[in-house]
Amino acid sequence: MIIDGKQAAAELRKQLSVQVDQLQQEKNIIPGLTVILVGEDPASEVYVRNKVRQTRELGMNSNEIRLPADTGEAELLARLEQLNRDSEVHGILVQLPLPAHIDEARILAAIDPQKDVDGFHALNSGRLFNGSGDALVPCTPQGCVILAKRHLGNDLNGKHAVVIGRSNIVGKPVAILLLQENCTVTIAHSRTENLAGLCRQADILVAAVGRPHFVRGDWIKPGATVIDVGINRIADAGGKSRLVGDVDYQAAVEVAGAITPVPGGVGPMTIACLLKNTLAAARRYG
Ligand SMILES: Nc1nc2c(c(=O)[nH]1)N[C@@H](CN(C=O)c1ccc(C(=O)N[C@@H](CCC(=O)O)C(=O)O)cc1)CN2
Repeated sequence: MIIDGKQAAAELRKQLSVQVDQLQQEKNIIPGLTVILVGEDPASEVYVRNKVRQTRELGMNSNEIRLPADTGEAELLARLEQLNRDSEVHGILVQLPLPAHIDEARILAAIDPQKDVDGFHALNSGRLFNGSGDALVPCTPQGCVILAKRHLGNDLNGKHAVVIGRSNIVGKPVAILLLQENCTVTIAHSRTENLAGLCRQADILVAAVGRPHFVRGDWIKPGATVIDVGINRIADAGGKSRLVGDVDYQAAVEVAGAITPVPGGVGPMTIACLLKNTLAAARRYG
């Protein structure tokens, strides 16, 4: 079975659109998201365009700030300070990656945690870690769990989840979210010994390593749910570029009980969950 992330994202957006209308009618609040893009990375431009379009389609306000690649850290920090003070802005997102001369951690720390719709600020990571319930949770991990639950009848209780990847943006937060769903979670990475054997024990396998086709078909337990977070652009035999995941899809689809495709799996859920976070920020703090 193929887990259709495009369909799941469309359904989530439909629910959010009703809630956006309600918030406006009941509290006269229109959620507002500002996205900052520094430089001209072509993939980032596509993601930002999609974020802005989908925000507007939901009836929320959307603002895009484009800055040249040589923008200094001080200039970016000043922009964030302004946005932090702007009561019409409920969500602030700085598109990653940033140019190398900018300290990413310093920038992410300067976003007001109440407006941190990416959920990357240490206060939101800490709240997620503590299970305090009021965290703004990173979007891709949220999307992974929604898709796994969608396939497994909303119940992940007792499943063994193996997460390959230990980034602050995907690996660690998705592991915490799975733990909150009562999974038994193992976090693995490229240096884990006998990684293939470990993956073969997984009922739910989340691949977030950033390496094309890293997970082979024979690493997958028959019937497992496979969530592929990878978005890798590779050249095919004819020299044309195409998008592939971290999992060898053709082999894995024969063994898995269900799998997310790339494209059309976790990616679309990332943006839908960003809209969800923007609405949540406006509701809580607007
Ligand atoms: N500030 C952030 N930066 C980045 C994030 C993030 O969550 N916050 N994640 C990624 C990029 N990203 C969102 O920003 C993102 C990546 C992919 C998709 C998506 O829908 N992908 C499609 C394929 C699109 C294509 O053809 O390229 C899919 O998988 O179907 C959405 C959002 C890094 N930066």
